Amino acid sequence: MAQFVPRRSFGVPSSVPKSYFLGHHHAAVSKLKTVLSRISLVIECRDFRLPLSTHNPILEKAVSGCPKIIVYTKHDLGSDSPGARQLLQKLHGRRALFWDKNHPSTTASLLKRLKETAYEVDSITGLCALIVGMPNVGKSTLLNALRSTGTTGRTTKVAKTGDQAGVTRKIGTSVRVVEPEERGGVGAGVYVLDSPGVFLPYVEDGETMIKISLVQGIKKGLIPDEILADYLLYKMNLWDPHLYHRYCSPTNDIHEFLLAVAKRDGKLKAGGVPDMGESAARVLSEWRKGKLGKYVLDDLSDEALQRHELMAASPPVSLNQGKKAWKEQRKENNA
Ligand SMILES: Nc1nc2c(ncn2[C@@H]2O[C@H](COP(=O)(O)OP(=O)(O)OP(=O)(O)O)[C@@H](O)[C@H]2O)c(=O)[nH]1
Repeated sequence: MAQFVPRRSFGVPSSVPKSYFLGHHHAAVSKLKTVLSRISLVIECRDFRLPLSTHNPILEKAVSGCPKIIVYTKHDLGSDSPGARQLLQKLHGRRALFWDKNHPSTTASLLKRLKETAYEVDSITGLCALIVGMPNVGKSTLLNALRSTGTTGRTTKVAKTGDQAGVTRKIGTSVRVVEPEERGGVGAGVYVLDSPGVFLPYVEDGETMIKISLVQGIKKGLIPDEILADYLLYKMNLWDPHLYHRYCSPTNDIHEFLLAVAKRDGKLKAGGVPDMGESAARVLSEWRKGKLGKYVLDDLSDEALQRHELMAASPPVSLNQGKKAWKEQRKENNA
């Protein structure tokens, strides 16, 4: 039997948008600047599956001057790429932490780091940490976890969460994390403040947009599920084609793959016709739960890291240009 050879590149369809910079993203960046005077530390969340693509230089610029901790969220969903964690740790040193909502020990580590920093910042008044990041990276979930850990250990959900972009629309009120008797000498305790997810004003390549859509950083449906599933198939083939062996043998053909999913999971329309849209949605849902591999999607080669650093140092588009680009994109999509 001929040996399976995975595709070496992915042809991004020209219909994939390059912008998703909404009015409330623009407003959030302006508002962030007004709350900075009472912020002693910024917690910048990035999705561990996309450590480069969920780094937002515009956001970074807006909070520059404040000490920062980078929290790689959803670590559980990228745990099959152990080299990625080591590499990021090496890049950022003590500034980086890896967090997983299912492991309270990761929240405790973050809280410890916050307390240490609080003590360095101001041992009398304590610390107010601002949580920032791209949409849907897990900011509100992190705030809720911190809140629970700092108080009684019970879940005291204060911020609304959801598996789609744009759940938080406004900067909230600060939430106390550490009760006075538990603060271990750290002044008036630790407070955290949630903020809305802010998208990049413009994404240079369509592949990045596809990856962000896979982790639900943009509105559902903006890029069709079939395109996302095809990209995932391309990536799974590079990681390990065995990941989807319960559906079919290795293939580069998205139609063959979705047909196999439809047959196995009963995604059929009237008359037994395979429902490719439903099959694609099924594949995405399985992957997002970590059931089709838990790999980091971004390329973390030296070359990719250098390219990313260059881009981050001078983002190609300003906030206003980003808003304009999104308006134009919408017009094009509606035409
Ligand atoms: N598996 C896993 N899922 C997580 C983790 N953290 C957050 N999530 C899920 O990610 C989704 C988004 O979380 P949110 O906290 O609403 O994200 P957000 O960044 O506040 O989103 P916006 O309001 O859009 O900016 C939710 O379905 C969470 O349950 C994690 O560590 N592991």
